[in-house]
Amino acid sequence: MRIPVMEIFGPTIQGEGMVMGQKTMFVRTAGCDYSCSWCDSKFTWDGTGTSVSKQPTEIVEELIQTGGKAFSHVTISGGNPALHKGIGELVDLCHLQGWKVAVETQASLWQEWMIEIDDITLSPKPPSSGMKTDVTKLDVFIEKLQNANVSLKVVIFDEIDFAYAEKLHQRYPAVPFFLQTGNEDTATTDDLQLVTTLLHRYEQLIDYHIQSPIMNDAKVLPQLHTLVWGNKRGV
Ligand SMILES: C[S@@+](CC[C@H](N)C(=O)[O-])C[C@H]1O[C@@H](n2cnc3c(N)ncnc32)[C@H](O)[C@@H]1O
Ligand SMILES: Nc1nc2[nH]cc(C(=O)O)c2c(=O)[nH]1
Ligand code: SF4
Ligand SMILES: [Mg+2]
Repeated sequence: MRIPVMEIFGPTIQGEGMVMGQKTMFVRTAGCDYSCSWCDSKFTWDGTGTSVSKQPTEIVEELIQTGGKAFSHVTISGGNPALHKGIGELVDLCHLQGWKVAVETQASLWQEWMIEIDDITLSPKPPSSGMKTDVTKLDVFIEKLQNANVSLKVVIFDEIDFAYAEKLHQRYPAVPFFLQTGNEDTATTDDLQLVTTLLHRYEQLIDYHIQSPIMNDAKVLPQLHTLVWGNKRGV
């Protein structure tokens, strides 16, 4: 089953969440059922980007062509990869190659192939995104993935977002929880200014984290790739 692919790139490092620093290839799929105000990958769903429909076998070939032998991990992101049933076949093919597979999703749509993912990051969206979380849906995800290597990652822009994250962490105390700095200027090419702003926001997020008795077991991280490469695409 074909998958609409926006970009295939790497090897690079996973810049976010529970496997930060892991060398990985990326497969970015097209389309999203959300439209977050601050989405840093809007080109996957706002009509400004072009996707190519590919068979899972073609994607594996392209991964090998692009990354050679210098990788053993593939991250599937988007958009929302959960829109595409064909990813199940891609995951199986990656596993046959001996690669581990990670997925990034907002946990709005379930697919059975999620059970097979080695590192699955659920990233429910805080109020600043303009999206609303259906926690009963999230409950089902957490239940179905209870034996998987799953984590929750919430992007924080303000105190209201932080309070939202606290509620979620209290609801799922056993799930590794990551707070992530929000990037408010996803278009600038002024890397020096961007890094300064992002580090300030990270410091602010650390302050919230430190003061919260609810977040004692959560981890607070920046987006490492934006600190290294700014808003550049394909890294
Ligand atoms: C582009 S999304 C694609 C996967 C999926 N749609 C999701 O949101 O989880 C990948 C990750 O980037 C995060 N993200 C998107 N825009 C961001 C921004 N402006 N600042 C920080 N993180 C952002 C999302 O919250 C998500 O965790
Ligand atoms: N290096 C790097 N790490 C990432 N982690 C999550 C990403 C994403 O856009 O989903 C991403 C990305 O685009 N690049
Ligand atoms: S859910 Fe993810 S890809 Fe979709 S709009 Fe939000 S951040 Fe962007
Ligand atoms: Mg990104």
